[in-house]
Amino acid sequence: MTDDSLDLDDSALAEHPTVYAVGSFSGHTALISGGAGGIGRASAWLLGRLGARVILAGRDPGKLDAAVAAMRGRGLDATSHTVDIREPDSVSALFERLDQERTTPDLLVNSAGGQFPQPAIDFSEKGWNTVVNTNLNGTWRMMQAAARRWRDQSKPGAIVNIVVVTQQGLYGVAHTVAARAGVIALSENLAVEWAPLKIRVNCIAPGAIETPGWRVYKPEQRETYARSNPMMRAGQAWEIAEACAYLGGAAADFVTGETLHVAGGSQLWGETWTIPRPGYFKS
Ligand SMILES: CCCCC/C=C/C(=O)SCCNC(=O)CCNC(=O)[C@H](O)C(C)(C)COP(=O)(O)OP(=O)(O)OC[C@H]1O[C@@H](n2cnc3c(N)ncnc32)[C@H](O)[C@@H]1OP(=O)(O)O
Ligand SMILES: NC(=O)C1=CN([C@@H]2O[C@H](COP(=O)(O)OP(=O)(O)OC[C@H]3O[C@@H](n4cnc5c(N)ncnc54)[C@H](OP(=O)(O)O)[C@@H]3O)[C@@H](O)[C@H]2O)C=CC1
Repeated sequence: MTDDSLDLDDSALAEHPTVYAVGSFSGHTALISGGAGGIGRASAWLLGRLGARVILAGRDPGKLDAAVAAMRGRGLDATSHTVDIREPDSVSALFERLDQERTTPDLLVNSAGGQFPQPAIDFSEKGWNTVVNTNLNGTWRMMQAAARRWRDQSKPGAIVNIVVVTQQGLYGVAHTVAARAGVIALSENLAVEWAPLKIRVNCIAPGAIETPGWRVYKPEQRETYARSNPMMRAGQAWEIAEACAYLGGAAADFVTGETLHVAGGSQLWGETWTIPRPGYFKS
């Protein structure tokens, strides 16, 4: 698997079959952080094709512009805004821009995130804080900003947080597992606390999903990912997008506080060593 083969093909995303009905998100607006990345972009394409107005958010304007141009080229209603979810002021500025445009998303998909693989024993203070600040604090900032709009406008809302599988030890990514376990617990709490506001909060825990985000892992590591689940294959971003359309849409109107594993069963079994195995595990 080469680095190039990890790039998602927009023309494939434009035509990939879906189980959902065209128009099932008509009249809905979806804000997708990490929208120019792998899972975020696939979700944006699917929700857009189902009729949603999609707003992609991320740090890199070049990647956002390219993704929006590809979607608009297929007639989808797509726009973008830059945001760094690590920065409270940046998240505030994003939502203030949406307020000025009189746009309130109905659905927030938090797909922005990531980590660098490293043995936990070597994490620096700054590295640990970066990963927790991105994946836990950043996701929380986005959730709170959206929820405040829904509360103030007496509108229902739905949140889908993309996390990771936390049941098995994922060697080399302890920082992200800790942060995502926090997101799952937070989501469960908010599902209760925000139910009176008609806000649903759910998570998707993807298994190993082929995306550009895999570039932080060496090709020889990626080759092992098929063995990280009993289905013995890697997943595709589209498979997460379809779960996103389920949890973010009307089919899941009575679902909140859930974590849906779209992981080929890797929450139950699999070799989940994400950096080269030490001799201890080889014999
Ligand atoms: C079997 C199942 C497998 C599942 C595998 C899961 C895979 C995925 O989740 S892939 C999809 C996610 N995508 C990524 O992870 C992409 C790369 N990650 C990011 O971009 C992250 O947002 C980030 C948290 C790593 C932040 O990156 P960035 O904003 O570029 O970071 P900074 O340059 O600001 O660095 C801040 C700080 O963080 C530490 N650090 C960053 N990279 C590394 C590294 N490669 N090694 C060690 N430490 C790193 C470091 O402390 C940085 O500080 P300084 O270097 O002192 O500036
Ligand atoms: N692919 C996989 O195997 C798995 C992925 N996941 C999780 O799913 C989510 C999506 O991952 P995936 O699509 O694969 O990865 P990508 O790296 O392709 O996408 C992640 C996106 O997040 C954005 N992002 C990162 N940091 C920030 C930030 N501080 N502020 C705003 N945007 C940010 C990046 O955009 P930009 O750099 O432009 O800001 C990037 O487009 C991540 O949380 C990831 O950890 C979980 C399990 C497995």
